[in-house]
Amino acid sequence: MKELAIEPRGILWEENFISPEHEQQLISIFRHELDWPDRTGRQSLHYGYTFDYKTFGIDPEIPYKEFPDWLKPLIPTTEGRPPEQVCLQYYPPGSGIPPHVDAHMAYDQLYALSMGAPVLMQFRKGKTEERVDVDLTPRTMMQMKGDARLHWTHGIKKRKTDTLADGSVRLREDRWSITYRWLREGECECGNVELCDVAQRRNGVEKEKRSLKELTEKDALEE
Ligand SMILES: O=C(O)CCC(=O)C(=O)O
Ligand SMILES: [Fe+2]
Repeated sequence: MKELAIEPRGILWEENFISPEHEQQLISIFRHELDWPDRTGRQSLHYGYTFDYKTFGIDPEIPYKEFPDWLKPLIPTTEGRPPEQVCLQYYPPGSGIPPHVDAHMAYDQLYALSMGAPVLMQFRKGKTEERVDVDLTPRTMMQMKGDARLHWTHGIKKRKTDTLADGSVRLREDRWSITYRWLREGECECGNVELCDVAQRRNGVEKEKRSLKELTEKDALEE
């Protein structure tokens, strides 16, 4: 995989991860053979372990879901082990995903494979004005690491068209992506209190401990 020569650093790129014929076969499976949740906007199907948004870990209530046959050849082999979690998402035209960083505590490496129509993904450095659009072209496998993974948010705007760098306007069409996540061994040590759930939790815990200490000291004084 080659790294894109842009800010944020840490976007690795492999075009033609699958052939156009393979992509068409997959899209046909996605359209006709899968049971999608009955909702509008972006839809997701999970394989492997399921993420628990309450604990930021694996949801012990939901059993491991084996990778289906169509997914097996699409699993990256560059991390030394298969990902613990895989998510197939469908984006109807006009849908998107709000800016976010994928949880630091739960996940380490992140990859995403794009299929169907291209779409602009916006990377944003914290809450600053620094924004960079990356065109997610179909059949490309992207890896996010370093700054792109930890210190910039990423998202896809909800809109019907994308305006490209050359000024041309491109209509959104059906898009699918597969995101792959490897669980982190040990805690994230990046220390970014603005974006890292580990740093936030530690900060919160420390604050809480301090206020408890202050309270007990105050109580002791008042006694
Ligand atoms: O659809 C994509 O390419 C990326 C989706 C994403 O950022 C996520 O699921 O966390
Ligand atoms: Fe994400």
